[in-house]
Amino acid sequence: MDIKSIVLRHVKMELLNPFTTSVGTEVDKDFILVEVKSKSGESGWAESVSIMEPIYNEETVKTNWHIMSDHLIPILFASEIRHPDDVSEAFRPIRGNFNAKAALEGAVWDLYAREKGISLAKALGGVKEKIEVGVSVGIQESEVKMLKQIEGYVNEGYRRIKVKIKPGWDVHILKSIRAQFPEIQLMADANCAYTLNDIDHLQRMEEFNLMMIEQPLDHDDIIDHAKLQSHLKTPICLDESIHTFEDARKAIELGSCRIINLKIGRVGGLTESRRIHDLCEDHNIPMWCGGMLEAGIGRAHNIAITSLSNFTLPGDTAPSSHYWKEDIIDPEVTMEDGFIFVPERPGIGYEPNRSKLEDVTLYSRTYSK
Ligand SMILES: O=C(O)CCC(=O)c1ccccc1C(=O)O
Ligand SMILES: [Mg+2]
Repeated sequence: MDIKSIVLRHVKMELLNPFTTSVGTEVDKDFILVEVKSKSGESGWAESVSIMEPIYNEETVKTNWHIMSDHLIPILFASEIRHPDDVSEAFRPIRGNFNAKAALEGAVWDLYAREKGISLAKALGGVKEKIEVGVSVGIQESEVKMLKQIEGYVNEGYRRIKVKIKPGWDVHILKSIRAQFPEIQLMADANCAYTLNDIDHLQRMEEFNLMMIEQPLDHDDIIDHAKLQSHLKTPICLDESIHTFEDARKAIELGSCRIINLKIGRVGGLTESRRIHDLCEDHNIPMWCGGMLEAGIGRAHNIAITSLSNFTLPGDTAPSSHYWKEDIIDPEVTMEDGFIFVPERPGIGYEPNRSKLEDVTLYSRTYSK
């Protein structure tokens, strides 16, 4: 692959609705968009999932910009890249910074697929024509408002509802959701809001027939989660705690979870995502693709990875119109009957709209080899 230059853009887009979790509220979405240009004239694209505050993980838009500019891009320019798998190998000496690595690696994957004339899904070994879609419901001002929202989502066709929970916004809201929607596929995401002192409290959620409880304990823990899982019939799903293939292997071995939420950015890219996918498939650990409120390009990457066979549960991959008045890709991501069709067009299968991109770019910088 002949990489000629890389463009980083700091993009800012307004979310249609603020999104609240146990750790904070996101109103706008700031992110870095990566464009990797090759001598052939083709471009590959990816988004970093980092936000402005280090509250989901330790990375931010600014740390990403620094790590990409000062470390990862020089490594990429100095390495011979025959296949996108070579990118994560080249980045191996740099510790952590997985969102930053994933954004550059993802853009190289898109470029690779486009140059081959195949879809990214196909390049990754995807097998599904369409993927099942769920929706993540943030913490609301009132229970009534939340129930109204869920009713709307159920009518739109979403195939599972995930609600954010935290102490004080958990058992009672799950109870009222179940009273109104006894049959829906329902799960809860705590974003690390509990400790092992809450075992009794978490056991009170067992009666609501949840598909899983996502990341109840600390962001880097797999030991206490194993202890908690032994006290819960409801499967634990890990999100924040799984950064690498090795984390996934150890979590499975310890029994820290029975389901894994995969986020491409969190694990450093598509190559690592594929390794984790294969590991989970071998160990009968179902997976689904998480979301980080991505704009269209990041969303397209999520759709591509979800086309792999072991993504057997609906993901947080809602369509563009759930997040944005206007997305930055053509066509936008749409949902039909609770499914998104995996595009067969080359690369991510959606074209970045350069004029819309101009409108939302705060600044950009081009790096040339
Ligand atoms: O992309 C979405 O629809 C929201 C997914 C979501 O719940 C989320 C969004 C931002 C940060 C963390 C999480 C999470 O899954 O924990
Ligand atoms: Mg989560």
